[in-house]
Amino acid sequence: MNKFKKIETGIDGLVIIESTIFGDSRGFFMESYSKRDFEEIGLTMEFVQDNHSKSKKGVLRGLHFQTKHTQGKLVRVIAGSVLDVAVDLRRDSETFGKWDSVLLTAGNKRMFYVPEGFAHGFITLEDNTEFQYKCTDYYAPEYDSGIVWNDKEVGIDWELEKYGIKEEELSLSEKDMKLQTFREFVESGVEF
Ligand SMILES: Cc1cn([C@H]2C[C@H](O)[C@@H](COP(=O)(O)OP(=O)(O)O[C@H]3O[C@H](C)C(=O)[C@H](O)[C@H]3O)O2)c(=O)[nH]c1=O
Repeated sequence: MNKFKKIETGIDGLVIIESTIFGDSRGFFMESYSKRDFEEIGLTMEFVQDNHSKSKKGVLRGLHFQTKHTQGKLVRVIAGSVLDVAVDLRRDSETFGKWDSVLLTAGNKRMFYVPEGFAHGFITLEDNTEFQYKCTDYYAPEYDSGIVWNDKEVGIDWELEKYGIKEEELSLSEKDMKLQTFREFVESGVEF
């Protein structure tokens, strides 16, 4: 029996994945990845690098992508909670420039697969949030790029008010504060 369920979003390739949770008096057990079971539900990507970050509440990391060695990412939260966001940057996609988001928490144990060709980021909704993800290619800092989190044209709803986060209290890296706009990305001609 396949322990994973794939839930389509409105964007081709961007999917939510739920695993079977085995709870008992000790706690719970889940498989967070299975090459065999993933292939059975059409997820045939190969992962080569696992990442793990921890953030306080109100940290926004993103929106990132690599212009070469583009990374598909299987992301999940193992402590705390995030609103996870992906933006379709595949120029031949009918949802080019469109975004979607999903609430990932240690409680809901949901996973999100963000394919290659997307910008990815998240905002943490509580302190001590730990974020783990598998990548389909290696970190290549020389190709590190992104688009700015609050790009007006993309228009992501980060739901700050809903989660009691004030924009002026957001914590971003210097790098992320200076990322290009979506329009600058479009005009750059960068393709994956
Ligand atoms: C991403 C990465 C970073 N690093 C080093 C480089 C820096 O010295 C340090 C922090 O890197 P950075 O500030 O880019 O980390 P994040 O802001 O969490 O970046 C990530 O944030 C969003 C959510 C993403 O989707 C990407 O995976 C990634 O860009 O870790 C590595 O050594 N390997 C890596 O794969």
